[in-house]
Amino acid sequence: MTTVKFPRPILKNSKLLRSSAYVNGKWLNSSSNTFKLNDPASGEVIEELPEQSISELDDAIDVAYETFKTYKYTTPRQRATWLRNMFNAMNNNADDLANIISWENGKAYSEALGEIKYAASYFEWFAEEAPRMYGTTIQPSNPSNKAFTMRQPIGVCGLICPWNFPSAMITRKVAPALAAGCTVVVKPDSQTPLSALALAQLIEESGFPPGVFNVVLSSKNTPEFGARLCESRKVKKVSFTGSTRVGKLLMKQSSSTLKKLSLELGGNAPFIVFEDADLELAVEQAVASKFRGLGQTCVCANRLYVHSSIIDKFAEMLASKVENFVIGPGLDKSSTHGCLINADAVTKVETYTKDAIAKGAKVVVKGGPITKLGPTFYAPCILSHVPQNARVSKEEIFGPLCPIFSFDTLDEVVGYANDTVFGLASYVFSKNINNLMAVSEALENGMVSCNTGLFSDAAIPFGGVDESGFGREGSLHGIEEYTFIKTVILGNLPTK
Ligand SMILES: NC(=O)c1ccc[n+]([C@@H]2O[C@H](COP(=O)([O-])OP(=O)(O)OC[C@H]3O[C@@H](n4cnc5c(N)ncnc54)[C@H](O)[C@@H]3O)[C@@H](O)[C@H]2O)c1
Ligand SMILES: O=CCCC(=O)O
Repeated sequence: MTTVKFPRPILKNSKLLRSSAYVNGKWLNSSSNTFKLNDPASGEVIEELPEQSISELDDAIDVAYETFKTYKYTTPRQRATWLRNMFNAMNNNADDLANIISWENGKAYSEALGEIKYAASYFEWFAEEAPRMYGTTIQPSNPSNKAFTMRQPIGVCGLICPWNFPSAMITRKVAPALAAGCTVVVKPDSQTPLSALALAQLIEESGFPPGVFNVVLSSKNTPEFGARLCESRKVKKVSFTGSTRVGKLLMKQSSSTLKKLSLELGGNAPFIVFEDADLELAVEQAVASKFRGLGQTCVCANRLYVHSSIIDKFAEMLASKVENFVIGPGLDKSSTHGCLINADAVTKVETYTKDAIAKGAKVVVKGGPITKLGPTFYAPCILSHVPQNARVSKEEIFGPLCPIFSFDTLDEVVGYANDTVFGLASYVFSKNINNLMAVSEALENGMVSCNTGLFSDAAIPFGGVDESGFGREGSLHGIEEYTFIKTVILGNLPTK
């Protein structure tokens, strides 16, 4: 099989490359079973890591449970200092951390570096939010009573994270949890565990007490790990980012403990371009949104709806941009785009492409597998005049296929956009503020991005509705997910 071999990255800080679980401030390597981690670009084995058992997961939960008893009493100002240290540590080690992401995930180094800046920004943001967990004061109906509320940390949090942002999807959960005073057990995806372990090293250097941040490792035992995190009485919250299928399973498993949940699940983002849009801007932003991570983000444009009067021009302009992509190993700094995560992802994109073409879509850019680079490399495919009955109108592609549909009226396109079980992100391009407002209100999504294809930021509430899940990450609301409101009533006070 052909693959392009690229040298293993040499890290400046070799302590960041770890292959053990991390619990109670210790690196654990006692498991007799292991799993292999492969470089998605070359298929070569990067590392062999411990396949931990359920009893090892229980140990990690116990550690987080015991540590919570003291960590919750640390002051918000102290936690803010540790969080700020972590933000600085990530930035100081950004090159190494980005190399680790490119190596295990396959995304281009420039994107990986962007991810590290984004991931670190959650620590900065929540360092600032930690001291601002305000409560309220309330006058109950009985005049001799007074009441107030306080926000308290919920306890041990089980954080189950995906491979597509091996660092940012972890920090977006960890930073608010630690800011609130919770302790965490992180379960990274077995395809990208190294970024989580590098974060553990930096957490330690940032001054957090041992036992606050723990990383458990497993590949084939993952479903059992998920069930245990949901069913354990010591775990008070599970936050999950991943597919809707697994999110539904975790919700079912959580019913026995009525666990507090945040579910950041799949998307099917519509990208709507009205006839009055700035066409150059819309094309540029469509490229940025659709092909970020080679199409492997939950907020990637999944379906482009372009007004019938401009669809052919739009498709032609998009095609000319895509021709400039340099697809190659993520670690090769000249690559603009890397590879897909595994061979299944390639098959999925091909299946959707064939389905749309069989139903009448027009091929604008053929794209397809780049076998001379390896089995996970895929050139972008652009299809236009895709019929509404193509599977891509309803299902998440998660790859570099860009289907363009035609529409004529605002009501028609809103109908298409909402005709899905998902409700994560959406995009609207128009110079008419009335269009932007009308469509923003009508779209059934957690996030509507107007005239920009890239909106992710620690400052904004990120999350979905419907089968894209619930809960918000980032922003002032992100910390709420890791707290509960306690109401204190002072009764029988003297009244005038
Ligand atoms: N909404 C968001 O913020 C967001 C962000 C990133 C990815 N996603 C979604 O994630 C999906 C892509 O990731 P994926 O295909 O790896 O998702 P996935 O659901 O297969 O895996 C996500 C995580 O869950 C773990 N997992 C798998 N089966 C499990 C089980 N039975 N119990 C517990 N954990 C289990 C995996 O090991 C991984 O760590 C897409 O649908 C994408 O839209 C959503
Ligand atoms: O893949 C989903 C997360 C993407 C983002 O945070 O921008």
